[in-house]
Amino acid sequence: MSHLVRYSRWVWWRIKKNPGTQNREIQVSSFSTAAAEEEKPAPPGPPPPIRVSVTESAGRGVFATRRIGAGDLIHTAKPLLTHPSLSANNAACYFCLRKLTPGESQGQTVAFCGQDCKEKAKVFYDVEAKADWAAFDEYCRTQGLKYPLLVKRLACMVLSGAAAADSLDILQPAYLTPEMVLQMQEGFGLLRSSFSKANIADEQMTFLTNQWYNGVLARLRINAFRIELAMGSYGDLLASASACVEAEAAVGNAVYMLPSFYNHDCDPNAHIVWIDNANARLKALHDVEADEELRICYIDAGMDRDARQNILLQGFGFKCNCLRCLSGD
Ligand SMILES: C[S@@+](CC[C@H](N)C(=O)[O-])C[C@H]1O[C@@H](n2cnc3c(N)ncnc32)[C@H](O)[C@@H]1O
Repeated sequence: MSHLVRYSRWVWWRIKKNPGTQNREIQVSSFSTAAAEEEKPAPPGPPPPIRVSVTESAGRGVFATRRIGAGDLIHTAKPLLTHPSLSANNAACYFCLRKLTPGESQGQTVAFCGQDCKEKAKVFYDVEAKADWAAFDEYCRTQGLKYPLLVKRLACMVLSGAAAADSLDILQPAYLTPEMVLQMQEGFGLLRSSFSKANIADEQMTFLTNQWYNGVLARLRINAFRIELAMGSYGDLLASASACVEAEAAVGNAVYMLPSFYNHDCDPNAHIVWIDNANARLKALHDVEADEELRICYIDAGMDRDARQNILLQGFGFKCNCLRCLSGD
C-alpha cells in the first residue's frame, strides 16, 4: 500500500480491532504524524498531543491531551486522496497539488512536480490512463462537481491495489436526500462505463456499485477539504488575485483521516494550513488547555450569523450551537 494510506492504516487498524469506535477513544500514536514534508520515514517522535473521543453533541471530536500554545503545530497529516480542480489540472501536481510553473506543465494533460510524485502516482495513474475520461470530466465540469473526481481517483486506487474499497468508511457520511441520490446516478454510470470500455474486467469491479459510489460521495461531502495553498511570494499573491477573478483560487480537493474528526466552531481554536502542497498542518490559534476540544472553522468565519448557520445546515447537516452563534454574533 502506498505512503498515502500509511497514516490512515494505523487508525483504521485500531478501529477494526475495537468495534464500536463511535463510543470509544482513539489515542493517536507518533506513527500517525510521520512528518508530512519528509520523504523518508520520520524517526518516532513524541505522540501528537491529541486524542479522538466522543463529544456531548457533535459525534467524535479531537481533544488536546496537554496544554498547547497559540501558534503551535499540533500535527501534520498526509492526504488519503487528492485531486486537482479541473481548472488547475495541469497547473498543479497531479499527485500532491503543488503549484507548477507554466514550464513544468507545458503540453501535458496531467503533470507532476517531480519524479517522486510521478512514481507514487504511477500505480493508480496506470489504471486511470487506460480509460477515456472525456465524458466523466465533462459531466463534472458542466455541473460544477469536484467530488466525483475524488471518487474516480479512489476507484483507480482500489483497482490498482493502492487502497481498500472501504478506506473512507470510518468517516461520517452526510445524509443524502432522494434527489441527491438520483443526481449521482449519472456520475456512477459514466464512471463504470469508462472502466468497462477500457476492458477492466467485471470481477475486478465488484466493489464499484451504486451504493459504494454514493457512500464515498456522502463521506466526501462533509469531510473533503478545498486546498488553497499559503502565499509564498509577491508573484503568488498577484497570480492568486487574478485567479480569483478568472477562475477558482483552490488548487484542488483532498480528504484526510485525522483532520476529518475535527468539529466546527465559528470562533475556532485551531486551523488547518497548506504551505506548498496538500500535506496539511494543524495549528493552534489560541492557547488550548488539556482536555479542551480542538475545533476548526469549516466555512468563512467572516459571514454573519444567519449566513453561517444556513451554510452549516445545508452543507454539513447541523445547527451550529457554538458560543459565538449563541451570543448572536
Ligand atoms: C468533518 S465531521 C467531524 C467529525 C464528526 N463529528 C465525526 O464523528 O466523524 C463533520 C460532522 O460533525 C458534526 N459536527 C461538526 N461540528 C459540529 C458542531 N459544531 N455542532 C454539531 N455537530 C457538529 C456534524 O455532524 C458534521 O456534519
